[in-house]
Amino acid sequence: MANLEIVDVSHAYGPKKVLNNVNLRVGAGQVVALVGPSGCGKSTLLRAILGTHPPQSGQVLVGEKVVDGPTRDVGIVYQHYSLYEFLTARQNVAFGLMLDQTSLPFRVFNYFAWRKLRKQHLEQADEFLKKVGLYAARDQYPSEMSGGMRQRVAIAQALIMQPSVLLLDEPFGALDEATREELQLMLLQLYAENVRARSENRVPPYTVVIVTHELNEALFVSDRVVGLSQYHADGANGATIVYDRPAPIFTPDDEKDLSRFVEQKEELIQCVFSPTVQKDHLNYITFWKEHEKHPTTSGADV
Ligand SMILES: Nc1ncnc2c1ncn2[C@@H]1O[C@H](COP(=O)(O)OP(=O)(O)OP(=O)(O)O)[C@@H](O)[C@H]1O
Repeated sequence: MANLEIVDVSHAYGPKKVLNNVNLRVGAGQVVALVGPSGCGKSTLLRAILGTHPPQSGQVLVGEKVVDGPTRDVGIVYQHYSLYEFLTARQNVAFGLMLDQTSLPFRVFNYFAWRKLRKQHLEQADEFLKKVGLYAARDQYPSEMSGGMRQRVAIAQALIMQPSVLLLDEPFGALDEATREELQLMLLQLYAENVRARSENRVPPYTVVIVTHELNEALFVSDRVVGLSQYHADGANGATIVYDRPAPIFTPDDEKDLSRFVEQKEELIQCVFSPTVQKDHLNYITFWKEHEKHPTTSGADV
């Protein structure tokens, strides 16, 4: 079963066609980087997955359910963190669970049961703060944290809801380079958890779609790179997927094969960003074919 399936999705704003027949299937445990020229429709696609702006035609399915509005099955983290300033890191992370699992009448009429559940939620929040490397700062308020720390809390806040798909929309775009690298490594730690789960025949816990303008980042943190572009035809019909290939998978301690990295970056630029280069894009939408031949080169479970 695919965690996310996008079927023939098209969208226009008035006369402006933005997405044209986008199809994509993402398996459990994949980390997919979505790249494309500015304004090509990446955010429009994310909003369709999130359910806030359903597409004009086609369907988005998450865990086999058609998305027709926002649900807890899809989480999102934006570039600018949206933490509650009056809550500590662990309270921020636990907040969604508290709202989701305890209604106001429950809190009023089952006070002691609610206190017990609240303690469990805070303990769960601690676990997720450990995953993003921020356990030591669990009692700090957002105003006492750096941008990178806040973004780690935002990611833990999304992960604790155990969404089928986590969307990251330029999550590190506002951070300095060194902090950005630290957060990329944190994502790789999460990916390593997927790898471990798979080796133990468990369902990998994190399925992620990350939108980034940084091609190095796209190749570094993902196991699959998807390129959206208007360039495939004359552009008048909107953007579609013109590139879909496995990315080099670097788990945190792996030695990096930089030659493959550089080669793929060049390929990506030519296919997705270079309007002067004529490419037969079908030759670059090969993820599932490559996966069938070498199932170990990517982390899809479908
Ligand atoms: N609500 C809207 N009404 C009209 N046009 C819109 C609306 N939202 C987006 N657009 C237009 O649709 C196109 C795609 O926008 P979108 O934000 O999805 O692209 P993007 O790839 O995410 O861009 P960027 O990389 O710059 O963030 C752009 O030309 C944008 O101006």
